[in-house]
Amino acid sequence: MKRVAVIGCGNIGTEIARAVDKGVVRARLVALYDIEPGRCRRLASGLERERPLIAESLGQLLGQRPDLVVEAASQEAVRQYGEQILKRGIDLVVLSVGALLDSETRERLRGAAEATGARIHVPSGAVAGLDALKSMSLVGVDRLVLRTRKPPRALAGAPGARGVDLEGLREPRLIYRGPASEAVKLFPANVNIAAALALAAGREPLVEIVADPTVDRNIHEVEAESKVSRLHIVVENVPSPRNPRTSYLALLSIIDLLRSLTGSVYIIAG
Ligand SMILES: NC(=O)C1=CN([C@@H]2O[C@H](COP(=O)(O)OP(=O)(O)OC[C@H]3O[C@@H](n4cnc5c(N)ncnc54)[C@H](O)[C@@H]3O)[C@@H](O)[C@H]2O)C=CC1
Ligand SMILES: O=C([O-])CC(=O)C(=O)O
Repeated sequence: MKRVAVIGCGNIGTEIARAVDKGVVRARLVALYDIEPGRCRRLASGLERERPLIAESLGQLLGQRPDLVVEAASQEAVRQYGEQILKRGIDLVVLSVGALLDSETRERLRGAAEATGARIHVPSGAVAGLDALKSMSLVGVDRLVLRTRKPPRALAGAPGARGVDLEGLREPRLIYRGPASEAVKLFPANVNIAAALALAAGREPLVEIVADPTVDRNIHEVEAESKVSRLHIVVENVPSPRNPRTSYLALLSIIDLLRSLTGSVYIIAG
């Protein structure tokens, strides 16, 4: 069985660990790391099958010889640890995908991956259509737009929502319109999908974010145009049970990606 290590013992890290513990992802969870070690201890205490090492550093985590490291922490964590992991030839699943829109970070990670043959994996998250966008990118995507509509509570705490009275909103309000690379800085926990779309399409989407008190789902609308296809996809996601910021589908897409990477799924949609 593949050996998996997780950086970040918050909402998503916990869901991943549980999925391994329950056998939904057939792998061994060998190490956890978080800048707040108490979170790893809490997570590990709820596991039944195997107690992973609670690492005190990235070095200690890598000492457990993982085949795959999952970053479920922050864009900063991708910048801090990504290169070291890939340089060891270990595959990296990046959830804080926004970090990869910074060209310096992306090129550094690409260089490390190319040097060792390790791969960087990105989940499709809360959207659909990355497969078609990747294909369209071969002839060039001429236009790409992401319109995200979330209930105000899903946007609370984002730097880009500072100064907006989210609780007092009575009707939909556009709170951001601009390039994806800026959107992922202002809404780091809300539009990783904008980065995933950018990586698939080979160009940044124009991103619009609407805080909408009239909806109870996270709604993402993608429009793309190329000379071969016009794509229009709307995904209406229920929030995940423990975290309204993250769509349930995003969580499932991460678990599904891990199932594919650990070999327990034999049909992989490209
Ligand atoms: N790709 C996707 O579809 C999605 C990605 N995400 C992203 O995944 C990441 C994790 O999300 P959540 O679990 O909801 O966040 P969370 O805030 O619940 O947990 C993050 C954990 O990582 C730890 N952490 C942060 N920076 C660290 C560092 N430099 N080194 C070690 N540990 C560090 C924190 O202490 C915290 O325990 C976020 O960046 C979020 O934006 C979230 C939803 C969907
Ligand atoms: O889960 C969602 O609706 C999208 C999200 O938070 C992200 O991509 O960061």
